[in-house]
Amino acid sequence: MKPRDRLRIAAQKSGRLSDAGRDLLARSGLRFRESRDRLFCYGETEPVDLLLVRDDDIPGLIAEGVCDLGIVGRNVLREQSLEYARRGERAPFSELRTLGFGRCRLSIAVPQDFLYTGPASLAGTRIATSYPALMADWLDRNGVKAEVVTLSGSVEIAPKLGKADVICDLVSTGATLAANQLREVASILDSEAVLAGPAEALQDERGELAAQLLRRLDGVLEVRDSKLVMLQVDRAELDQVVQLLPAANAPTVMAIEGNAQAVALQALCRGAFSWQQLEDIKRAGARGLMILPVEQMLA
Ligand SMILES: Nc1ncnc2c1ncn2[C@@H]1O[C@H](COP(=O)(O)OP(=O)(O)OP(=O)(O)O)[C@@H](O)[C@H]1O
Ligand SMILES: O=P(O)(O)OC[C@H]1O[C@H](OP(=O)(O)OP(=O)(O)O)[C@H](O)[C@@H]1O
Ligand SMILES: [Mg+2]
Repeated sequence: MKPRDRLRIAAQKSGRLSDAGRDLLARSGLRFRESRDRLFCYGETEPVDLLLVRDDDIPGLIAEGVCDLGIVGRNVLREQSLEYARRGERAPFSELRTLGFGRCRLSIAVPQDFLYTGPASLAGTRIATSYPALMADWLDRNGVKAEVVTLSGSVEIAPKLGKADVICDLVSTGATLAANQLREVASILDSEAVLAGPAEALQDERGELAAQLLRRLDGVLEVRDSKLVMLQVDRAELDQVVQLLPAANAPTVMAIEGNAQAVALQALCRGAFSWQQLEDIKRAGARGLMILPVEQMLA
């Protein structure tokens, strides 16, 4: 492979990972000039270019050295890793970061009247899936012999068409399964968008560019998952409230002018708050509870 002095990132051209992937790159300070065909976008702010492709092609592009990094679903990356493993080879790409969007699971689903009591119930069945390597691996690990029928799409319709007895496909809300009268019985992989890169560290200038990009990405991911919580609470109830906060560090507790009984509290918290958590915090004595997004953060 010829040395390159610009880094190349592959992302899905159009689909479930496109918008959030582009947004993440933009937040990491990357701006691209859109070309007419929109397949190759020249990086204007950094020597980092973007290639817009089908998601299934991303691991292969990394394997061939055409791209250095890629935003792809773990389901696609693992499937293609397993194809190497089943040939006794080591995959030339790996998962570098989890990106927190495109969450779904790869699940086995059966028709409503299928009696499923565990993996052994699948013995001798035909299983339709677009993920034959992941499916075969799961069957092997569970000691089940079944026929894997590989379909590239519309997997959910396979049982109705008589092409398979059960299916294994991506599920998020479960609406597609319900619409096809299928019932989810086992999940074989939890997936989300990941940043993929070569298994071996990049040589030439690209190594440093990739390391810099990863540092920025880590900052963006940390901020995205952080919230600033502000509230007031009586001193007597302070400990109780603090215990309910998923605070990253010890919260800052401040005096309130003219009110010796209460304090103001400020805490950096990780993850989203559920309504239940908010109710619990309020019930524990918090007043004027505010949850603010964090724009940027410097450690
Ligand atoms: N229902 C879902 N909810 C959340 N994420 C999903 C869902 N379905 C798929 N994904 C994730 O998004 C990725 C891309 O899904 P999409 O349906 O856009 O792919 P595709 O049809 O294979 O697109 P392409 O044209 O690029 O090949 C999947 O590989 C998976 O990681
Ligand atoms: O559990 P749900 O929320 O219904 O999501 C699951 C569906 O989403 C994906 O397909 P998508 O909608 O992306 O269409 P595609 O088959 O054309 O890729 C996946 O292949 C399932 O069919
Ligand atoms: Mg695809």
